[in-house]
Amino acid sequence: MTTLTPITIGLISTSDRASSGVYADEGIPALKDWLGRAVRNPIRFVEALIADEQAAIEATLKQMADAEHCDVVFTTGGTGPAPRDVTPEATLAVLDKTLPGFGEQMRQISLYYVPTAILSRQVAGIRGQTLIVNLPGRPKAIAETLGGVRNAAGEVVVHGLFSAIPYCVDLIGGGFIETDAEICQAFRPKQK
Ligand SMILES: Nc1ncnc2c1ncn2[C@@H]1O[C@H](COP(=O)(O)OP(=O)(O)OP(=O)(O)O)[C@@H](O)[C@H]1O
Ligand SMILES: Nc1nc2c(c(=O)[nH]1)N[C@H]1C(S)=C(S)[C@@H](COP(=O)(O)O)O[C@H]1N2
Repeated sequence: MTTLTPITIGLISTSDRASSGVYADEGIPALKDWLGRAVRNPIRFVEALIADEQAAIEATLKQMADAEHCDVVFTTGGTGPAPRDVTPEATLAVLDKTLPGFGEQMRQISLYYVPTAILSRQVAGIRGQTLIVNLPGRPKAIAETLGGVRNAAGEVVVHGLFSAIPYCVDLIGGGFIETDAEICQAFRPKQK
Protein backbone atom coordinates (compact mmCIF):
# COMPACT_ATOMS: atom_id res chain seq x y z
CA MET A 1 0.00 0.00 0.00
CA THR A 2 1.42 3.41 -0.93
CA THR A 3 1.40 6.21 1.61
CA LEU A 4 -0.11 9.44 0.34
CA THR A 5 1.71 12.68 1.19
CA PRO A 6 -0.27 14.94 3.54
CA ILE A 7 -0.99 18.28 1.86
CA THR A 8 -2.08 21.69 3.12
CA ILE A 9 -4.81 23.64 1.36
CA GLY A 10 -5.80 27.21 2.23
CA LEU A 11 -9.44 28.27 1.80
CA ILE A 12 -10.35 31.97 1.80
CA SER A 13 -13.95 33.07 1.45
CA THR A 14 -14.21 36.81 0.78
CA SER A 15 -17.74 38.03 1.35
CA ASP A 16 -18.96 41.20 3.06
CA ARG A 17 -22.26 39.60 3.97
CA ALA A 18 -21.07 36.15 5.06
CA SER A 19 -18.22 37.64 7.12
CA SER A 20 -20.63 40.02 8.91
CA GLY A 21 -23.22 37.32 9.58
CA VAL A 22 -25.93 38.46 7.13
CA TYR A 23 -25.87 34.95 5.69
CA ALA A 24 -23.97 31.79 6.51
CA ASP A 25 -20.81 31.22 4.49
CA GLU A 26 -21.34 28.46 1.95
CA GLY A 27 -18.03 29.00 0.14
CA ILE A 28 -15.68 27.17 2.51
CA PRO A 29 -18.09 24.22 3.03
CA ALA A 30 -18.48 23.87 -0.78
CA LEU A 31 -14.68 23.88 -1.22
CA LYS A 32 -14.16 21.31 1.54
CA ASP A 33 -16.90 19.10 0.13
CA TRP A 34 -15.48 19.05 -3.42
CA LEU A 35 -11.81 18.74 -2.37
CA GLY A 36 -12.65 16.06 0.19
CA ARG A 37 -14.22 13.97 -2.58
CA ALA A 38 -11.64 14.70 -5.32
CA VAL A 39 -8.33 14.52 -3.43
CA ARG A 40 -7.09 11.21 -1.99
CA ASN A 41 -4.25 12.66 0.13
CA PRO A 42 -4.82 13.54 3.78
CA ILE A 43 -5.60 17.29 3.75
CA ARG A 44 -4.92 19.92 6.41
CA PHE A 45 -7.26 22.82 5.69
CA VAL A 46 -6.41 26.38 6.79
CA GLU A 47 -9.52 28.55 6.62
CA ALA A 48 -10.40 32.26 6.63
CA LEU A 49 -13.70 34.09 6.15
CA ILE A 50 -13.01 37.78 5.53
CA ALA A 51 -14.63 40.95 4.18
CA ASP A 52 -13.91 42.21 0.65
CA GLU A 53 -10.97 44.34 1.86
CA GLN A 54 -7.83 44.27 -0.26
CA ALA A 55 -5.34 44.66 2.62
CA ALA A 56 -6.95 41.84 4.60
CA ILE A 57 -7.03 39.54 1.57
CA GLU A 58 -3.34 40.23 0.82
CA ALA A 59 -2.34 39.61 4.44
CA THR A 60 -4.29 36.34 4.55
CA LEU A 61 -2.79 35.11 1.28
CA LYS A 62 0.74 35.88 2.56
CA GLN A 63 0.06 34.13 5.86
CA MET A 64 -1.24 31.01 4.11
CA ALA A 65 1.66 30.86 1.64
CA ASP A 66 4.60 31.97 3.81
CA ALA A 67 3.68 30.84 7.33
CA GLU A 68 1.25 27.96 6.78
CA HIS A 69 3.16 26.65 3.73
CA CYS A 70 -0.01 25.78 1.82
CA ASP A 71 0.47 23.73 -1.34
CA VAL A 72 -2.58 25.43 -2.85
CA VAL A 73 -4.79 28.33 -1.73
CA PHE A 74 -8.29 28.80 -3.17
CA THR A 75 -10.17 32.05 -2.78
CA THR A 76 -13.90 32.30 -3.44
CA GLY A 77 -15.69 35.59 -4.06
CA GLY A 78 -14.89 39.13 -5.05
CA THR A 79 -13.87 38.51 -8.66
CA GLY A 80 -16.69 40.47 -10.32
CA PRO A 81 -16.86 44.10 -11.49
CA ALA A 82 -18.55 45.63 -8.40
CA PRO A 83 -16.60 48.34 -6.55
CA ARG A 84 -15.88 46.09 -3.55
CA ASP A 85 -14.75 43.11 -5.69
CA VAL A 86 -10.96 43.25 -5.16
CA THR A 87 -9.80 39.64 -4.83
CA PRO A 88 -7.90 39.65 -8.17
CA GLU A 89 -6.10 42.90 -7.24
CA ALA A 90 -5.10 41.47 -3.84
CA THR A 91 -3.92 38.24 -5.46
CA LEU A 92 -1.86 39.95 -8.16
CA ALA A 93 -0.21 42.09 -5.49
CA VAL A 94 1.24 39.02 -3.74
CA LEU A 95 2.08 36.75 -6.70
CA ASP A 96 5.63 36.11 -7.95
CA LYS A 97 4.30 34.71 -11.25
CA THR A 98 0.89 34.72 -12.88
CA LEU A 99 -0.70 31.70 -14.59
CA PRO A 100 -3.24 33.24 -17.00
CA GLY A 101 -4.44 29.81 -18.20
CA PHE A 102 -6.48 29.31 -15.03
CA GLY A 103 -8.62 32.39 -15.68
CA GLU A 104 -8.97 31.54 -19.36
CA GLN A 105 -10.04 27.96 -18.61
CA MET A 106 -12.40 28.99 -15.83
CA ARG A 107 -14.26 31.39 -18.09
CA GLN A 108 -14.47 28.67 -20.79
CA ILE A 109 -16.01 26.28 -18.28
CA SER A 110 -18.35 28.79 -16.70
CA LEU A 111 -19.81 29.94 -20.02
CA TYR A 112 -21.45 26.51 -20.20
CA TYR A 113 -23.33 27.40 -17.02
CA VAL A 114 -23.94 31.18 -17.08
CA PRO A 115 -23.51 33.93 -19.69
CA THR A 116 -22.25 36.24 -16.94
CA ALA A 117 -19.11 34.06 -16.57
CA ILE A 118 -17.25 36.75 -18.52
CA LEU A 119 -17.73 39.06 -15.52
CA SER A 120 -15.34 37.01 -13.39
CA ARG A 121 -11.87 38.62 -13.42
CA GLN A 122 -10.28 35.56 -11.78
CA VAL A 123 -6.47 35.27 -11.68
CA ALA A 124 -4.05 32.59 -10.44
CA GLY A 125 -0.32 32.20 -9.94
CA ILE A 126 2.59 31.27 -7.73
CA ARG A 127 3.88 32.79 -4.51
CA GLY A 128 6.96 30.91 -3.28
CA GLN A 129 5.94 27.24 -3.32
CA THR A 130 2.20 27.97 -3.18
CA LEU A 131 -0.30 27.96 -6.04
CA ILE A 132 -3.04 30.56 -5.50
CA VAL A 133 -6.29 30.28 -7.51
CA ASN A 134 -9.30 32.63 -7.45
CA LEU A 135 -12.77 31.13 -7.88
CA PRO A 136 -16.12 32.96 -8.22
CA GLY A 137 -18.28 33.62 -5.15
CA ARG A 138 -21.44 31.70 -5.95
CA PRO A 139 -21.08 28.43 -4.02
CA LYS A 140 -22.27 26.31 -6.97
CA ALA A 141 -19.47 27.79 -9.12
CA ILE A 142 -16.88 25.94 -7.01
CA ALA A 143 -17.73 22.40 -8.17
CA GLU A 144 -18.43 23.71 -11.67
CA THR A 145 -15.04 25.36 -12.14
CA LEU A 146 -12.90 22.79 -10.29
CA GLY A 147 -14.64 19.79 -11.91
CA GLY A 148 -15.41 21.12 -15.40
CA VAL A 149 -18.26 20.21 -17.74
CA ARG A 150 -19.62 16.73 -18.46
CA ASN A 151 -22.09 15.61 -21.14
CA ALA A 152 -25.23 13.53 -20.52
CA ALA A 153 -23.12 10.34 -20.69
CA GLY A 154 -20.88 11.67 -17.90
CA GLU A 155 -17.88 12.25 -20.17
CA VAL A 156 -15.75 15.34 -19.54
CA VAL A 157 -16.23 17.85 -22.36
CA VAL A 158 -14.30 20.76 -20.79
CA HIS A 159 -11.57 19.96 -18.28
CA GLY A 160 -11.95 21.38 -14.80
CA LEU A 161 -9.28 23.59 -13.29
CA PHE A 162 -8.24 20.92 -10.83
CA SER A 163 -7.04 18.59 -13.63
CA ALA A 164 -3.93 20.77 -14.01
CA ILE A 165 -3.30 21.50 -10.33
CA PRO A 166 -1.43 18.32 -9.22
CA TYR A 167 1.16 18.73 -12.00
CA CYS A 168 1.52 22.44 -11.25
CA VAL A 169 2.15 21.63 -7.57
CA ASP A 170 4.77 19.03 -8.66
CA LEU A 171 6.55 21.71 -10.69
CA ILE A 172 6.74 24.17 -7.78
CA GLY A 173 8.01 21.56 -5.31
CA GLY A 174 4.83 20.80 -3.35
CA GLY A 175 3.30 17.49 -2.24
CA PHE A 176 2.35 14.80 -4.79
CA ILE A 177 -1.44 15.14 -5.11
CA GLU A 178 -3.52 12.11 -6.12
CA THR A 179 -7.15 12.39 -7.17
CA ASP A 180 -10.22 10.19 -7.43
CA ALA A 181 -10.55 9.88 -11.22
CA GLU A 182 -14.34 9.56 -10.93
CA ILE A 183 -14.47 13.14 -9.67
CA CYS A 184 -11.44 14.63 -11.42
CA GLN A 185 -8.72 13.01 -13.52
CA ALA A 186 -5.36 14.65 -12.75
CA PHE A 187 -3.30 15.08 -15.91
CA ARG A 188 0.47 14.68 -15.75
CA PRO A 189 2.42 14.73 -19.03
CA LYS A 190 4.41 11.48 -19.39
CA GLN A 191 7.69 11.63 -17.47
CA LYS A 192 10.89 10.76 -19.41
N1 LIG B 1 -19.64 33.12 0.96
C1 LIG B 1 -20.86 32.99 0.43
N2 LIG B 1 -21.78 32.16 0.99
C2 LIG B 1 -23.01 32.01 0.46
N3 LIG B 1 -23.41 32.62 -0.66
C3 LIG B 1 -22.54 33.45 -1.27
C4 LIG B 1 -21.24 33.67 -0.75
N4 LIG B 1 -20.58 34.55 -1.54
C5 LIG B 1 -21.45 34.84 -2.51
N5 LIG B 1 -22.63 34.20 -2.35
C6 LIG B 1 -23.80 34.28 -3.23
O1 LIG B 1 -23.35 34.46 -4.57
C7 LIG B 1 -23.75 35.74 -5.07
C8 LIG B 1 -22.66 36.37 -5.92
O2 LIG B 1 -21.44 36.44 -5.19
P1 LIG B 1 -20.57 37.77 -5.02
O3 LIG B 1 -19.19 37.38 -4.60
O4 LIG B 1 -20.72 38.63 -6.25
O5 LIG B 1 -21.26 38.40 -3.77
P2 LIG B 1 -21.53 39.90 -3.46
O6 LIG B 1 -22.80 40.29 -4.17
O7 LIG B 1 -20.29 40.73 -3.68
O8 LIG B 1 -21.87 39.83 -1.91
P3 LIG B 1 -21.00 39.45 -0.62
O9 LIG B 1 -19.57 39.88 -0.83
O10 LIG B 1 -21.66 40.22 0.48
O11 LIG B 1 -21.16 37.94 -0.45
C9 LIG B 1 -24.13 36.55 -3.81
O12 LIG B 1 -25.06 37.55 -4.10
C10 LIG B 1 -24.66 35.47 -2.89
O13 LIG B 1 -25.99 35.14 -3.23
N1 LIG C 1 -19.22 28.43 -12.94
C1 LIG C 1 -19.77 29.60 -12.63
N2 LIG C 1 -19.06 30.72 -12.85
C2 LIG C 1 -19.56 31.93 -12.56
C3 LIG C 1 -20.86 32.06 -12.02
C4 LIG C 1 -21.61 30.86 -11.79
O1 LIG C 1 -22.75 30.86 -11.31
N3 LIG C 1 -21.03 29.66 -12.10
N4 LIG C 1 -21.35 33.32 -11.73
C5 LIG C 1 -20.76 34.46 -12.49
C6 LIG C 1 -21.13 35.77 -11.98
S1 LIG C 1 -22.81 36.12 -11.96
C7 LIG C 1 -20.22 36.74 -11.62
S2 LIG C 1 -20.69 38.31 -11.23
C8 LIG C 1 -18.79 36.40 -11.62
C9 LIG C 1 -18.00 37.02 -10.48
O2 LIG C 1 -18.43 36.53 -9.24
P1 LIG C 1 -17.80 36.91 -7.85
O3 LIG C 1 -17.77 38.40 -7.71
O4 LIG C 1 -18.73 36.25 -6.88
O5 LIG C 1 -16.44 36.33 -7.72
O6 LIG C 1 -18.60 34.98 -11.62
C10 LIG C 1 -19.25 34.37 -12.67
N5 LIG C 1 -18.79 33.03 -12.80
